[in-house]
Amino acid sequence: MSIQIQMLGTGSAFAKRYYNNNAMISTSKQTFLIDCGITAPLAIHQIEQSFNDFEGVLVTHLHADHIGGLEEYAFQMKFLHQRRPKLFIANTLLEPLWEHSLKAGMTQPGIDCIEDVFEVIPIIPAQAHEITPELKVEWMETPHIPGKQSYSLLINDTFFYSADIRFQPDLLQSLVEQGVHTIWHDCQLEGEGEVHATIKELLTLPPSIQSKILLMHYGDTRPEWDGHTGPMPFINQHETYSIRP
Ligand SMILES: Nc1ccn([C@@H]2O[C@@H]3COP(=O)(O)O[C@H]3[C@H]2O)c(=O)n1
Ligand SMILES: [Zn+2]
Ligand SMILES: [Zn+2]
Repeated sequence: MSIQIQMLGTGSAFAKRYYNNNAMISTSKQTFLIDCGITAPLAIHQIEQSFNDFEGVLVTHLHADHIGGLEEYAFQMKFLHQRRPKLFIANTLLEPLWEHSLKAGMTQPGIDCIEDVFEVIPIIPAQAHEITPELKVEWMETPHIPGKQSYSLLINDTFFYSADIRFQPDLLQSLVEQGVHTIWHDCQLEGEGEVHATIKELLTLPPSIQSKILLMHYGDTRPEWDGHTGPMPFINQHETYSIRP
């Protein structure tokens, strides 16, 4: 059974056309969110799904376009569905997520800590974790904002889903050498790549790597870039992609 992945949104943090870059990843039995940003609750509603359709969420890092929807997710699950969804998060990000993001809005009688609303599965980075028998994920620390931890996801050893990541040609080369056949990469269309890889940078990669890359987390000017990204296609919001083993 192949893994299916569908983006709730494919936009950058400031994009308005494409929603936040958040995904739904499905095995034969369960669906998980990858990140849950500010626009995730509306995006889920618009495709006539519910937070209750998901087993849990895999978190890459703590920017609001990746975690800004977690408060609503947790409240909806507690008050509408009476269930704690699974929260897979690097152990280094757990305390900051609660203390610096969720605590102010969520503390109330019956909610004193993050475990009151999520079934927390702390992840040790750089180790493979069996999320389900069909889904093995390694959280790989990758550079984004200096001094802030961020984790890309290596899925079933062959599919790399970048969190937000600066241009890392050596990492991409070594992933391909290790057998990664598909790379979903965030990108920045205009300007310098301070915290994301730019299209200009990605176009300097060898063709053997570019041919494995699909682009996500892009700005609202995407239509101007169609046909200007070499062999790297843009991933489309809502389209279902099968990830081969
Ligand atoms: N040095 C920085 C830091 C952040 N940013 C923008 O803020 C956004 C936060 O979410 P993101 O998706 O990581 O994208 C970041 C940049 O757009 C930026 O443009 N320059
Ligand atoms: Zn982002
Ligand atoms: Zn980010």
